[in-house]
Formats: sequence, structure tokens, C-alpha cells
Amino acid sequence: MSKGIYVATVESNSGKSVVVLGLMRMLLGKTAKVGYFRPIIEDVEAGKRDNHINTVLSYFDIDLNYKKTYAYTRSQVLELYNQGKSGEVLDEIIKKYKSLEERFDLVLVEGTDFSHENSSLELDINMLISKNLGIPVIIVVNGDKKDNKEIVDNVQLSHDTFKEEVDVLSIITNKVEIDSISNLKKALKERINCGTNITVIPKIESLANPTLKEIAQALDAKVLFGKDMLNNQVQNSGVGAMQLRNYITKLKEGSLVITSGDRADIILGALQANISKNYPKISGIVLTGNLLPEDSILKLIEGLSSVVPIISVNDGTFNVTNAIGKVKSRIYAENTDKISTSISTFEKYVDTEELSNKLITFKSDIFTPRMFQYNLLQRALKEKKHIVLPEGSDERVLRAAARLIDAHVVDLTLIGESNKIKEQIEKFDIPLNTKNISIVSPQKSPHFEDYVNTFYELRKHKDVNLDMARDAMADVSYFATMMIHKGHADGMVSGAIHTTAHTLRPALQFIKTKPNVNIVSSVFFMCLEDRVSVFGDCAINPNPNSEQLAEIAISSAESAKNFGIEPKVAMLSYSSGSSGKGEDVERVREATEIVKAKVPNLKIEGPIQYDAAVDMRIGKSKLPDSEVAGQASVLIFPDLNTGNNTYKAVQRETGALAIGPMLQGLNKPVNDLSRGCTADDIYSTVIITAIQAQDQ
Ligand SMILES: CC(C)(COP(=O)(O)OP(=O)(O)OC[C@H]1O[C@@H](n2cnc3c(N)ncnc32)[C@H](O)[C@@H]1OP(=O)(O)O)[C@@H](O)C(=O)NCCC(=O)NCCS
Ligand SMILES: CC(=O)OP(=O)(O)O
Repeated sequence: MSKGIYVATVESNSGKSVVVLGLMRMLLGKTAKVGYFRPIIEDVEAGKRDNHINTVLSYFDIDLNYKKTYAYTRSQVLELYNQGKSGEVLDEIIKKYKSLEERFDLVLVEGTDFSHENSSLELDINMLISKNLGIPVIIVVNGDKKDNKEIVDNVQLSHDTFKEEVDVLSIITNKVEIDSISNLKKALKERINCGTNITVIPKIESLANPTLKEIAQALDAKVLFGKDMLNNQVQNSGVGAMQLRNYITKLKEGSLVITSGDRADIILGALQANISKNYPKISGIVLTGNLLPEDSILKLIEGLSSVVPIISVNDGTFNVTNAIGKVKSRIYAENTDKISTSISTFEKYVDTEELSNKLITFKSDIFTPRMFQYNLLQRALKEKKHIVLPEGSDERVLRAAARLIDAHVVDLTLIGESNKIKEQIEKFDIPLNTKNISIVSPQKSPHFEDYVNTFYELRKHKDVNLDMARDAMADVSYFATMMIHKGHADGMVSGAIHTTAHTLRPALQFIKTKPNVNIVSSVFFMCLEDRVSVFGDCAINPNPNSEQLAEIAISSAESAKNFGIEPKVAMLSYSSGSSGKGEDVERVREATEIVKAKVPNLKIEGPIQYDAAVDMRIGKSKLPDSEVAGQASVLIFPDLNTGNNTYKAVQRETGALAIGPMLQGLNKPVNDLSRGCTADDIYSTVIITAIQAQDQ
């Protein structure tokens, strides 16, 4: 079941609030703990609150602090986007949403209002957010003032656009003229064959009408009478310029009378008509031109037992009439009539049973790199681990260290000379306070002699003598690895300067493999644009035989699972099925059979080519019966030449973040980096290492 649901629209005034209010009622009927979140709100004046949030929180009495219900205002987002910080926007939105997800059984998320220009950016942002929250979307399409063809086109376009990126639970076409509903339903059925449930809600006049309060606010009016009746709905308006005897015949139910402030005849006549059983009830009176009735008239009105709201504005009648025509109807917390009409409308037209069933059975396959990184950080934060970084004076290592310390995610020891490290921090202006980290120089460490002796004891059967052990422990990789062995740190990350062989050899020599593991291998978590793929082995075993390849596949599938990725393993080769022949293909085929025999439940396909593994269309054409082809999440390369260069090609050509190589099979976590790594790669690899250390 999904923990959240996203209500999105593609244009302004779609009547999204009706859907939000109706959905909120529906969800509260299923579970008591429903949260509400708006990733981006409109800009609000200081001291004021977003109207949508206010309405939902107060009407449904949701126990939620206002500040927790949104992440950014519209201008904050635009500013951050202009500074190239769109990733940070997304991270903060995910963080805020996830904290609600933890507190509530379900979270209703309301997208932006599309009340400004640049709607294509807004559409992209809404899709990006819903995708990264991993929740299904309900799209609200505005049917107001559109003919059926236009509505069907809009539904089709909205569906196709969203479906590319996210799971669309339902499309609700709102504000449709009641007379055209049955034809519209027919046209939708004929044109749109998407399997997505499409609902049509008619235009409800009482929801479309603005209240006196909205009109008074839009005109910056002064309320003279009837302050407590400002929720009156304005169903139509007319200018009282003619003689009273003619004007009152024009009044209709809910009319707003617009007249000059000195037309006492119209004002009093309209008030009388309102209480006469022979005339309709009016909604209010607007006095224009900054003219107020004389005191005697005001006194007369004050003494009446029943009035309607009377508001006064500065502008002339013509401008005011135009401005009133443009006022949009909104739903306020105090306007409980509109709220209950919204809810009853939703319940009448939407099949809530079907919708909640869809929500209950919903399962998303989407796992974006941002979600992956968010989950990693949250896991690492659960228990702080101590990580050692042997390349302490490298600029990238120091930048990553600054971020890690700032996030309070790990404790760090940097290996190196204290002066040199401080010099580098100053030179590159890195926001890292050395008081918050440990700095250890191997030969000055009080543990140095103990480490030398321990290494000697561990490796003397390999002809290592004490001098050799002393030389080894002077090396940062050996020293840091010994810290792990001794339990003086929980994990190590290195390789930004040193080669893989240099980084790993100490671990292979004395951290050793776990019981039942024959070879240490590695995976990269490749953060592609819309998914995270696991690539193995791209770092350690140059020419694995079929047994070793099978072990790499099994370990990589376990690593994927441990980090929240459902393993669907592709054993890569230049052949898909029996399309190609050769010794190397046979080795991959054999490895696949070994895995199938050892882990029968694992989804695995091999031999298979990369295109058939990741592209659904090609996968279906090359291996139509495969449950992995087209959707592989774990890609096992046949040898290191292929694996190492493929990960580098993907990383360099797509800009993907490559986290790793993360080693699998060692007794304690030691992880490598590429010498071409960035500070971001180091940051994420340290977090992965901390999680591995927690799992020890
Ligand atoms: C991993 C690698 C460094 C180990 O090779 P090596 O240094 O020649 O290793 P050795 O043969 O000296 O073995 C050292 C120890 O490691 C162990 N070892 C080597 N490879 C291992 C593996 N994949 N898994 C488990 N243990 C391994 C050996 O059994 C040996 O143990 P011992 O000394 O207690 O008997 C080597 O395979 C290598 O260079 N791989 C390619 C790395 C690379 O360049 N990658 C590309 C960039 S990421
Ligand atoms: C992992 C890897 O390929 O490392 P490097 O680029 O340092 O050789």
C-alpha cells in the first residue's frame, strides 16, 4: 500500500481543493492518522498562512505544526533553482515528506496551484516531486469553459505526460457543464484507453461563486455592515444605476448590488427587497466611488433587524464591476458550507471504494537516486559509526568530511599530518572544524608499535618480519585497515589517491573474507537519472571463472537487497540466450546455472546483453519470456575489463553518481574509491560504509 497520494493539476483553477477535501474525508474514513503536505506553497504575507493548509488542518482538526506541512514558498524555490540548487530543493522536500510519513499512516500531498506563468517548469517540478516521493498521482483536469474535445485532449496529454514518469492512480475532470457530462464520458471512453480510472465532476455553481469576503479582499473594501455574513456567496452581480422601481425587478437570487454610495434609494430598496417574500434574497451591496450614505441613512440601516453585508470601495462603478467579474472563488477554513459541498460533491461523483482499493493495492517500482540517497542517510543516522579516511589531506576527502560532520552522520578519523591537513582546509576554504574530527599520523600514534606487532603475528607465515611490518604500518592504507581490525574504527574508505590494489591488499591480507565466502568482490551503486542500478564486479576480480562469477552475482544481489533495491540479476555477455557462441558466453551460462541451483528464488537471466537487460522493448524482443530482461537492477559483468570500463563510461557520459566500489564478502567494511572520484562520491561511499558497519 502506498503511504502517500499526490494531487496534481496542470493548470490554474482546476478545482483541486474539491478533490483534496474529498480525498481527505475518504482517507480519514480508512485510518485515523492522515497527514497533509504541500511541497511548495504560494508566497504568503508575513504572519499569514497558506490558505489550503489552514483549511485542511482546521476543518479536519489535524494535529500537525504548520511549519511541517510545507517545504518552500514559490519564490524560495525559484531562487534556489536560479542558483542551480534544484537537487537541494528535492532533498529538503523528501526529508519533510518522509518525516510525515513516519508519523502518519497516510499522507495527502497537494501539488502547486499553477497560478503563475512558467507552467511547464511547474509541471516538471510536480512530476519530479511525486516521482521522488514514490507515491501515486491523481491528476485534476480543469473542464471549465472547455468543449468536450478540448477536455479529452487535455486528459490525454496530462495522462501521457505524467505516465512517463509516475504512477497515475486516477484522473478527475472537474467543473464540467452538467449537460455535457454524458457525451464527455462517451468521448473519454472512445479516445482514452489507458486503464486509468477517469472521473467527471460537474461544475457546482455554489463552489464556483466567490463570497463577499473574497470580493471585499480583492477590492480592498471597507466592511460597513454584516461582518458576520461575509461568507454569503455571490451568484451574480448587477449595477444599480437605473430607478429603483426598475432595478428591483432585475434582482436575482444571490445578486450582488453594485451602486454608488450616494444612491440611498437603491441601497434601502435592495435591503427591503431582501426581506420581502416577493423578491429574491440578495448576497450583499457594494458602494462605489468612496461615497458613503448620509448619516441619517446609515442610522436607518443600523436600526434594521436584518441586513446583508455592505462594503465600500474607492474605485468607480465601471472598474469595480470588472474587478468583481475576475474574483476567483476559493475555499476558506471558515466557509464550512463550501467545504461540505466539496466533500459531498466528491463523494457523489468519485467511486471512493475503487479509489481506496487502488491505493491499498498500489506498489511502486520507482526508486529514484534521491530516494536512495535519502534512505542511505536516514539509515546511517540511526547509529553513528566511526570511519577512517587514510587520505586525510586530499581536497575532495576534506570536502566530503565537512559535509559528513555537518550532517552528524559519522565520526571521522583522518590519517595524515595535522599541519598539512589544517593547511589544506585553509587553502581550499573548507568549512571543517578540526575540533570535530580526529587526526592521526601513523608513526606518532600511541598504537603504532602494537599495530606493527599485530601485523607481524598475522603475516609472519607469509615471511613478513618486524621490519617489514613496521614499513607496512607506516603506510596509511595498512595503518587504517589495522584500525578496523583492532576495532579502533568501524570502517575505512580510501582510493581517492591510491590504486585499488594498494587500498585493498591490507584488507585481503588480514581482514579476510567472511565464513562461506571465497572471494571478495565489489559493486557500484550507479545513480542514473531515474533509477539506481547495481554494477558488479567493476573493481577487483580480473578474470573470474564461472564459480567466481556466480559468487559475485549472489553477493551483488544480496548487496542490492540490503540497500533497498529488488534484485533482478542480468549476467552480461555478448549473447542474449543462444544468439552468440563462444567460451566466454559458456562461462556466463554456467555461472547463471550455478546461481539458479544455489539460490532458486533469485530472479536471474544469463547470458544477456546490456541493451536487452535494461530496455523493455529490446528485452521483450530478444528474450520475450524472461522476468529480468528489460528490468534488470543488478548487472554482472563477465570480467574486469568490461565492468570497470562500462561503469566509467556510464558515469562519464551520463553524469551519474557512482557510489563505491563497495566491497562485499569482507569481515569488516573497507571500501575503495576511484582516483577520479568527486567529494559527492566520497560522501556517499562513507555513508554506505557506515551502514555496512551497522550491519556487522
Ligand atoms: C585485488 C587484488 C589487488 C589482489 O591481488 P594481489 O595483490 O595480487 O593479491 P595477492 O595474490 O598478493 O593476494 C593477497 C591476499 O589477498 C587474497 N586475495 C586476492 N584476491 C582476493 C579476492 N578477490 N578475494 C579474497 N581474497 C583475495 C589472497 O588470497 C591473498 O591472501 P594471503 O596473502 O593471505 O594468501 C588484485 O586482484 C587486483 O589488482 N585486482 C584488480 C584491481 C584493479 O586494478 N581494479 C581496477 C580499478 S578499481
Ligand atoms: C575503481 C577504479 O576504477 O579505481 P581507479 O579509477 O582509481 O582505477
